[in-house]
This record gives sequence, C-alpha cells and structure tokens, in this order.
Amino acid sequence: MLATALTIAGSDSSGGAGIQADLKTFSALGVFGMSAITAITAQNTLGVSAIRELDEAIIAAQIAAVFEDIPVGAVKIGMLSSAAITRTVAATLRQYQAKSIVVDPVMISKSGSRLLHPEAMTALKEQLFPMADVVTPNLFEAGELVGFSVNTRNDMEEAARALHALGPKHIVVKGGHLEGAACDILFDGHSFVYFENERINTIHTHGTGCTFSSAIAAGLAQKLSIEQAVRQAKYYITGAITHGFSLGHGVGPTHHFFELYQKAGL
Ligand SMILES: Nc1ncnc2c1ncn2[C@@H]1O[C@H](COP(=O)(O)OP(=O)(O)OP(=O)(O)O)[C@@H](O)[C@H]1O
Ligand SMILES: Cc1ncc(COP(=O)(O)O)c(N)n1
Repeated sequence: MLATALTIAGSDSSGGAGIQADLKTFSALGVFGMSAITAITAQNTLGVSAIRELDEAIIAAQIAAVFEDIPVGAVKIGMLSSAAITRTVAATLRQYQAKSIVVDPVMISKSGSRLLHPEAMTALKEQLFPMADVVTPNLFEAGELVGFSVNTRNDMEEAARALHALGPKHIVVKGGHLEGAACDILFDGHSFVYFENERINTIHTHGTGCTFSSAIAAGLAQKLSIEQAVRQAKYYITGAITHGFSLGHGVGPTHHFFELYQKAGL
C-alpha cells in the first residue's frame, strides 16, 4: 500500500511554505499526503499580510476525519499559532494514538511575522514534545525553547540535550542559519550524527524548514529509520534549494520535482 502522511499546519497562499510545501514534498517523495489546516495566512514572497486561526473544533474534526478512516503512516506538525490550537492538536493525536510524529516548532516566518504566540510555548513543550519522534528547531527556535542563544555547533549540541530532556525521542537542530556549511545535527539521547552539505548561495529559501520536516515525515511513513529519514530529507532539501527560484518580488520558494528525488541516494 502507498505510504500516507498527514500534515497539520498553516496554509501559505503563495504555495512556498506551510501545508502547500508539505503536500508537494510528500508527493515528490512518493507519499500520499493529507492535511489538517490550523490557520490560514495571506502570504506571498514578501511577507504575511493577515492570519486567521481556525477554531479548535474544525481542527480536531479534520484530524479525526482522517484517523477514523485512513491509516496514517506519519504526522508532520507545523504552524500552530495559539496555545489552544496546540492543546487541541496534542489531545486529538493522543486520542488516535498517532505514531511517527515530526514537530517543526514554527515560530516566526522568514519575513518576520509571528506564527506562534509566545504563550503557546509551554503547551508545545508540555503537550506535544513528549509525543514527538522528532523535533526540528532552527537556531532561533532552539534558543527560544531552551532559554540560551544557539549560535555554534557546541550550542546546537547543548540545545539538543536540553530539548531531548523534554521528552522527544530525537532532536534535529538545523544549522541553516549558521555561518559556513549547512550543518544539522541529530541527537537520540546518546550520540550525535552530523548531516552536512555545502551552503547554496541563494536568497530563495522560503519554506525550507517546512520542506525538510515533511521530508523526514515522508521517510518515517516509508518505514525508514530516523537516521535514514533525516538523510533522505537532507538530500531532498539540498536539491530543492539548489533548484529554488525567483518567483514574485521577494524570497522565492524551494522547488519540488519527482525525477530528481527518485535517486534519493540512500
Ligand atoms: N543556503 C542553504 N544551503 C544549503 N542548505 C540549507 C541552506 N539554508 C538552509 N539549508 C538547510 O535547509 C534545512 C532547513 O533549515 P533552516 O535552518 O533553513 O530551517 P528554518 O529556518 O526552520 O526554515 P524556515 O525559515 O523555512 O522555517 C536544513 O537542512 C538546513 O541545513
Ligand atoms: C503557513 C506557514 N508555515 C510556516 C512558515 C515558515 O516558513 P518560512 O520561515 O520559510 O517563511 C510560513 N512562512 N508559513
């Protein structure tokens, strides 16, 4: 049977990030994608002009409709916006005993808009992290979650240890915003695995975090190990950024296409 994955995230009207990036990633990696929308953003390559949160009942109903009917191979969680939405998503996933959960703790868009209210941080840590197989913060998000700034590889290892203590089985701290090579680290509570690629010199990186976390979820849905899923995701995001392109007047999106990723190189 085709592997399936569910994304629970915000909609990006310009198609570069959020639900739209997640579904494109699932498709390119050969996984059947499903979605539960948490919030609608009016967004383009220049920024976010409006956000409308959906009410908790319709968010829970979307998740329930999927789980009641269809086997869900993996779940990716992106923009949650509020503490109430975060609690609802956690409670609903708990109710359906969801497995293979990837949490991308989206906080601020590249263009600088808040996508998570600061007061939702506690619900994120207390309700969702203990259920997560993988949490994928960038440097800023890792810093906000652990309470110290994360700027070096040493800091990334420290942050991964502190985040692992909150309950997720694995942490991937993304070094997309480091100087030098694009280096991410995976921590399982015992040892670190480094995933490194040369930095691609481009401004067109809208949706990189969404794409990366969805690619990990796709790998888990395909029954890859965590390390294989992160390796596949790193390969995928590097290709998607390499083929990122100028669209609109600002930060263009990553590009998703099947032929390149058939050779995911595992
Ligand atoms: N210029 C780049 N060249 C190569 N890899 C990159 C580049 N920028 C980011 N990456 C990789 O993309 C993935 C996503 O990392 P990043 O740190 O950009 O996430 P993010 O900040 O959460 O993204 P977003 O801002 O879309 O939420 C990581 O694997 C990172 O190493
Ligand atoms: C709905 C939604 N979810 C996530 C992001 C983060 O992506 P980026 O940091 O590339 O703007 C976004 N801009 N919009």
